[in-house]
Amino acid sequence: MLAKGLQLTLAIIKPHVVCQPVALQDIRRMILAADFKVVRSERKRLSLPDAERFYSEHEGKFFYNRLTTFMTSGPIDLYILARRDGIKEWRKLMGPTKVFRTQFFEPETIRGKFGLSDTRNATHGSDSDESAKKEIGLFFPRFDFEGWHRDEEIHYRDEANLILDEEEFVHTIADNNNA
Ligand SMILES: Nc1ccn([C@@H]2O[C@H](COP(=O)(O)OP(=O)(O)OP(=O)(O)O)[C@@H](O)[C@H]2O)c(=O)n1
Ligand SMILES: Nc1ncnc2c1ncn2[C@@H]1O[C@H](COP(=O)(O)OP(=O)(O)O)[C@@H](O)[C@H]1O
Ligand SMILES: [Mg+2]
Repeated sequence: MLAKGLQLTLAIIKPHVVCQPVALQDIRRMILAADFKVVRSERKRLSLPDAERFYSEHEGKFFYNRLTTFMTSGPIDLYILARRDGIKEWRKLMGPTKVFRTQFFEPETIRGKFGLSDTRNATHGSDSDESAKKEIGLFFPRFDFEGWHRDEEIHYRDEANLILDEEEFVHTIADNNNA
């Protein structure tokens, strides 16, 4: 990938935030202020098999049951985010997994502000290119990952090419030919 290129990541806003409109709005503002572009946005209620598939790497851990149950307890928001160094930058904005340390050491991060516990830690972010591609494929099966990089990535580099739909929380490419 070019040094200037954007990297995609999958962000999830967990159920205890989605049901709190003020908190959700704050997080959306933090996402935009950190210069992420929102390529796709969807609200969804996960089934238990969805949640178990998504968190399969944690199967057998003591928190697996509570995590999958929690993630199906209400709607979640799924965002495909684009930014230079998107995976690392989104995890930086979220803050570390363990909320009680994070509240103390990184109180200005999303998890520092909106996390309630290690399970209910407000957000998810892919941890590598490989998992971003896999996770995006799981929740946005019709999204063409390679096609986006080939045809659309360049437009998402410059805010001036984009229109933000605040209601749907998604950026689309402006049709400048009709301007
Ligand atoms: N066998 C266990 C049980 C708990 N913990 C840690 O202790 C934290 C607090 O545990 P608990 O009180 O059960 O969590 P809750 O406050 O109920 O919150 P949640 O289930 O949402 O994490 C856990 O999240 C986990 O980080 C742990 O390391 N090992
Ligand atoms: N010790 C823990 N106690 C409770 N829940 C946990 C714990 N570790 C991880 N989790 C939950 O599992 C999710 C996935 O864990 P992990 O991939 O290690 O962290 P991250 O979400 O930061 O990538 C976390 O976001 C959190 O909700
Ligand atoms: Mg993880």
